[in-house]
Amino acid sequence: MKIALIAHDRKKDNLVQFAIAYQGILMEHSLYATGTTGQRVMEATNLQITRFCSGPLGGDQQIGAMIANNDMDMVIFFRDPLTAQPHEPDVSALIRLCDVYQVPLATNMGTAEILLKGLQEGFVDWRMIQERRN
Ligand SMILES: O=C(CO)COP(=O)(O)O
Repeated sequence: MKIALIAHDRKKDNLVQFAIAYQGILMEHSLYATGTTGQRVMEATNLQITRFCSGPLGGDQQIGAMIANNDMDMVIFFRDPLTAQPHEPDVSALIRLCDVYQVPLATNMGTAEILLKGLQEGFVDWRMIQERRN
């Protein structure tokens, strides 16, 4: 499965802790991340991550493009709901595309834990039988 990891600045520590705790599950999958998030997670874990641009420089849109190509299976995006982001339209667009393409999306750690445990139990296997467009 292809999993995207993204966190706004005030949530990056949370995502790093999450990635450490769930490294065993995450390492079985192909991981993608926005630039700084991916850097932080790779520094703290042994995970290999394909990094895109930083979010404000287009990273959310790059991950959105994968979703639009039906080429992303899960998005873990620890948003900061208390801080305005200069690229808020990109954030909204990414979340919208998850809904358009039925991609499981967690925007906080509580939901992310459930998604990864569900992934491990096979609850996301339906993604693999969907026709990929590329
Ligand atoms: O801004 C982001 C998501 O909207 C995250 O980008 P970085 O991982 O580069 O900080």
